[in-house]
Amino acid sequence: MATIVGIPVVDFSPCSSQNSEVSDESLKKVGSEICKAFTEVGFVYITGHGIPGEQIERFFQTTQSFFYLPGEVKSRYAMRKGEYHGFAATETERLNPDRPQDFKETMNYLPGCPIKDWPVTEVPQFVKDYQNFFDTCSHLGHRVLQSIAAGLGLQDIKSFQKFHQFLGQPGNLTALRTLHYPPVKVNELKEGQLRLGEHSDYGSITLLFQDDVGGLEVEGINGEWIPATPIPGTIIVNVGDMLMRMTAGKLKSNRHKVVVPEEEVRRKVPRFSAAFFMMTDQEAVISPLDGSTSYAPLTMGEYINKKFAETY
Ligand SMILES: O=C(O)CCC(=O)C(=O)O
Ligand SMILES: [Fe+2]
Repeated sequence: MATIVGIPVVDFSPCSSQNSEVSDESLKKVGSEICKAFTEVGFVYITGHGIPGEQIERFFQTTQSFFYLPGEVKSRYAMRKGEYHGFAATETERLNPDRPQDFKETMNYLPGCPIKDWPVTEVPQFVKDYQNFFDTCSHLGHRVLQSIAAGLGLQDIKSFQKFHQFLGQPGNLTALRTLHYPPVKVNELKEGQLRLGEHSDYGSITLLFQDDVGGLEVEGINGEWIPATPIPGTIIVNVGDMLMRMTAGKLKSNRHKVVVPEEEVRRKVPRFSAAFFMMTDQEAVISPLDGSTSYAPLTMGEYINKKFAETY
């Protein structure tokens, strides 16, 4: 297992989503490496994941076509109060409630929403590309959850999948979120403002795709910030709060943030990323699988409501 700047790189190819079947042995081998990283930094890069580079590239192109639309067009697709899908403009969300709003804009895709809620007039391939990417991520995400169960030595490799029965349907808020971090001009930022404030992810795991710009940093055990430098061809996988609770804190849901580059030339470059947030089912009660009482029982629904109230 190679390590780059503190976040390990794991070869996922024995469990690639291209393989229709995977052996318990492969799941255990890959899963043990992932779990080792997850007990420390909570983040890994995976290679050999099986998602074709062309599909990722196409998805990022479609995403750029949307974000480069005029602001008044994008705002027609804005996320409405009480809903979880749609567009959020620059400086409307605050992932760290102690900081100014994040200098980023986002689009949250969930399957099954009315077609009029998506920019299909302006970006005709939007729903097809987003839904395909959602399905691809969901397939890989289930594989990763199986490997984690095997890596932890759980008897049932479906231990975590049982909490994701409604993924992609009502009753589960798993989302594909794209992020655009616009160029930053001199003196444009408020005191303490970041591209994305410190936070941990809410669900079970996140699959994160980033371009080559950089700026993502992960908090290490001693409070130091470790850059998650882009590595071409890899996907970042990280632990969310629900997986931490299910594993009684063994797997760590580390805080992370996106900083603005120091150098003027790099601040002028926009950054794009995409996050597939695997959420447990809204009504499923999550508590440590080992029966311990280190984390009180909680549903994803209760937790998301609390987090959204802090963010908007
Ligand atoms: O843009 C990134 O690299 C990180 C995104 C992220 O952490 C999030 O949306 O939760
Ligand atoms: Fe995050």
